Amino acid sequence: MSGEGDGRQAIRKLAPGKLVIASHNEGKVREIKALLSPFGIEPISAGSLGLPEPEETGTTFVANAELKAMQAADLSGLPSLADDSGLCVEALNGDPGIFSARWAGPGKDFAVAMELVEQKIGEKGPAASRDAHFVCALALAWPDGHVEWFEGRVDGTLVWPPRGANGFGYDAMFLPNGHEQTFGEMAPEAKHAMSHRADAFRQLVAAVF
Ligand SMILES: O=c1nc[nH]c2c1ncn2[C@H]1C[C@H](O)[C@@H](COP(=O)(O)OP(=O)(O)OP(=O)(O)O)O1
Ligand SMILES: [Mg+2]
Repeated sequence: MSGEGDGRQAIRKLAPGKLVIASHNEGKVREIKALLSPFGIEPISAGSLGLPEPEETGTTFVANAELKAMQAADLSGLPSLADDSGLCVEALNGDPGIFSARWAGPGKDFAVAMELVEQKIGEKGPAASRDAHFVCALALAWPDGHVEWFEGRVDGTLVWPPRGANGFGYDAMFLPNGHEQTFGEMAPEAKHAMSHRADAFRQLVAAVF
């Protein structure tokens, strides 16, 4: 990929605060900071720079991540990393998917969003699958317009009622395959070792750092 070499060089030289996290979600910003800290990168969030929250008009996770990263890079003049992510429920044909944030309504109430997911699975009948996966698309946009993207995934099942107060979003109802604690119950480090975001980060780090 042309320009990749420039990106690698440039990211190593980043001074603190010279990478923008193009997200207005505090839970995500916290996780992305934790995932970047081993690399000595101290990013600054779009919110703290006063950047606006763009309308997510894309029809895929990657398209929305690109749109958020490119807007932040354009407005800040700094390399910008965006995350577009969501919960895909098999019985609901992949919903809420890219609409995961929007299912929580203007008040961003995920107790309501989780109730809605549970209700809609219930409407499919008692035999409905409770399988689900999280997707995380990361887009890294450079001020020259160059963009790189990566997509991660983690598979699991949905529990009801929700369990645990760690994490954010739909974490309390997501039980990753092979584990006994939901993302809401496990320590942040445990989630960072196996999440969709961690999977996408591994690819980003391999390609860019
Ligand atoms: O690890 C996760 N654990 C639980 N829930 C999660 C996770 N990752 C994404 N999710 C859900 C909630 C979130 O609100 C939505 C993403 O929607 P998404 O548009 O990408 O993010 P957002 O609007 O919350 O913030 P922003 O666009 O400013 O980055 O999917
Ligand atoms: Mg959003």
